[in-house]
Amino acid sequence: MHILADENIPLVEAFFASFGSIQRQPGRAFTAEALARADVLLVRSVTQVNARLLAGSPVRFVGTCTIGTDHLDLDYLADADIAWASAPGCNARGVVDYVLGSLLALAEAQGVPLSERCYGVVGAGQVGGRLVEVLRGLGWRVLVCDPPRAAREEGGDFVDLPTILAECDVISMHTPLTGEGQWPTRHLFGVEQLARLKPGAWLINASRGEVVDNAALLDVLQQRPDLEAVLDVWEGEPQVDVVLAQRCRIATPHIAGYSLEGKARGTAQIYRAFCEHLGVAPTVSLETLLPPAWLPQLSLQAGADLEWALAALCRVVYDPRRDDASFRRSLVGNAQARRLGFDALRKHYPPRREIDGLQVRLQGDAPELAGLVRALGAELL
Ligand SMILES: NC(=O)c1ccc[n+]([C@@H]2O[C@H](COP(=O)([O-])OP(=O)(O)OC[C@H]3O[C@@H](n4cnc5c(N)ncnc54)[C@H](O)[C@@H]3O)[C@@H](O)[C@H]2O)c1
Ligand SMILES: O=C(O)[C@H](O)[C@H](O)COP(=O)(O)O
Repeated sequence: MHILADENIPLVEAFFASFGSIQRQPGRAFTAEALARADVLLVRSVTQVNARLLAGSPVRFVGTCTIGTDHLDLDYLADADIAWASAPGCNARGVVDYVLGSLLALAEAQGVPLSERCYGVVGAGQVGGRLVEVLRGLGWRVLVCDPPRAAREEGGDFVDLPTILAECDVISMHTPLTGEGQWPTRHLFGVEQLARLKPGAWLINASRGEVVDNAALLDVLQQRPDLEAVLDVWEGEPQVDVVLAQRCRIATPHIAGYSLEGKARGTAQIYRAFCEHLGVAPTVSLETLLPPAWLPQLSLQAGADLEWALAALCRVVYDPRRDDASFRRSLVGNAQARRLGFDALRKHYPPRREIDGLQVRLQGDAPELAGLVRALGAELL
């Protein structure tokens, strides 16, 4: 068996070596020669998997080590009888950590207490669902818009998009990218929706770039200095509108989910799906392959200010301002240099752990701090 894999998928050799030979190539440029002898194709979100890529190849299984599947032509895969798998939820925690870090950066820049804002989460699946849990755990007011779930779950606590726009000071988007069906999301945030953002609203998009009309967003941001935006994903990435990026409070090259665990889980999930496809039992486990936890054990004293403690706990693990700074430094040169810069930042992304890996000891009677630690998913010692 021959396995062709994107060079940026970690641990492929550790999980897949026993199945056959492995060849690595850049996911944006798999060669026809490599595809012509591949039985298995392992991709990330940068590879468009369709008839153009696969027709005539022997590929029988496609695994995407990502949550999103919008880069797969699922109709074609079904017609061509090619099995496929994705990795639901693998890097959801990383995105939650990214949103928390972005909120802290926005609050600091604006001098606004986070607990006084109303939050709107649009799309409450693997990522949005976890985010809602954390934000509500912190005691904050959160409205949720997810029409497909609202239609399925009788009596669910959901609102519509106009309500989110009218009531929320912070809106975070976590829908899949879809162009069809009852609830398409391409340009879900277009001219009309953006015009209805509340005064001083913050908009966060770490889903897919096309969920927000980027030209319309730039227009509204240029007209309204009160608005703030955080973008991890971009229409047409790796090409990014530099003016839009410069206007964002946080701008990053599609790395929100790039925790070390998140990427590794993606490979592990595809490995297990492939074993199931073959009808064999998995023999390799992720736990033996992850580097040891290297986050510090922390100690907080009763009486510590809650917003200070929140920032301290989150930022000791991850602060997206670091990624924002390196992305801004890359926004120079011509269009091709910037595209290469976008991909280079992702390829050489520094190791990052997840906030729920923290262990925290509390000194004294501190029920509110305990609630905060629990809301973050960290362990109370
Ligand atoms: N930036 C990153 O690094 C990164 C990492 C992980 C996932 N993502 C992206 O984040 C998005 C969410 O991922 P997920 O794993 O939570 O997906 P998911 O499929 O688990 O959840 C998506 C939710 O959106 C809801 N939804 C669908 N259409 C909607 C609409 N029109 N309005 C409101 N809600 C709608 C669905 O019902 C579902 O509950 C995807 O686009 C994924 O590709 C990005
Ligand atoms: O959908 C996802 O899981 C993420 O957006 C994805 O992991 C982004 O990283 P990429 O696959 O582009 O490296």
